[in-house]
Amino acid sequence: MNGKDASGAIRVAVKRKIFPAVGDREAQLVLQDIAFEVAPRSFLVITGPSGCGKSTLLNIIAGLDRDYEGAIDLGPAKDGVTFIFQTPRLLPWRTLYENIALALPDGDPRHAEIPAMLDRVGLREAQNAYPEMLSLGMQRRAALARGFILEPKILLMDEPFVSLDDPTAASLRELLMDLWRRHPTTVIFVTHDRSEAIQLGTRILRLAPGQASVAQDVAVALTDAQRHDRAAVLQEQSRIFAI
Ligand SMILES: Nc1ncnc2c1ncn2[C@@H]1O[C@H](COP(=O)(O)OP(=O)(O)OP(=O)(O)O)[C@@H](O)[C@H]1O
Repeated sequence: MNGKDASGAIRVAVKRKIFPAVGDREAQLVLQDIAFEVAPRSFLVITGPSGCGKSTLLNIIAGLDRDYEGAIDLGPAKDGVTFIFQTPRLLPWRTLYENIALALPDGDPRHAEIPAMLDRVGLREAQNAYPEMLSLGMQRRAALARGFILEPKILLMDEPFVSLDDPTAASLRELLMDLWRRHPTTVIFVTHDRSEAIQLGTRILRLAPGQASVAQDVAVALTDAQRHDRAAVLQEQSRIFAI
């Protein structure tokens, strides 16, 4: 076991993250003494007010930002990390189908699963369309399909449903819950939207504003069925965010 933890948990320990001074702008201490673990196949939502450092923390966990004090241990899942960003990041000169296929190596057997994945996200009929022909909601469905076709062991998501009207965002959350149940994986999801946090997360990590540290780390007590029930979500939201 090499003295390593065999639980498969992700371990995050960020002692300090400072953005250096640029021009007139002073150096900024954004994250301080943040430590937590994420159990395999849990759905952790990181939330907190705008500017508190959620995206900065996610970028550090993803390995996109290495300029910090601390350590991230992704454990045995470290080679299976997928990031879904706010913008869908589809290649405009490729069809929807090709955009998803490009995520996979040539000859990968998962190419055969693309049609079923397109069915699942409701985009089979649009498979030959180019991204500019698709609504933002459809592009985000495509980004989910491209993420899940990779069967990630860790899925990192940064406000993937922001700037959508309420019904479209709601249908994407339903889709994400469905995909996550069919393809269980460890998810770390950033949002400032409390209702979204409660509906999706099995656990909520709240960052305190200003030199963020962890203000609250709490399990969400909702059954799968209750996650589809607006009243139950609101009640749990009041309980958790009143703490
Ligand atoms: N590359 C950067 N250089 C300097 N400062 C930055 C950089 N990226 C972020 N910051 C600052 O760090 C702080 C945290 O930003 P971050 O984007 O992580 O917050 P957030 O909680 O994700 O906000 P939001 O919900 O608005 O996206 C902010 O004050 C931001 O201005």
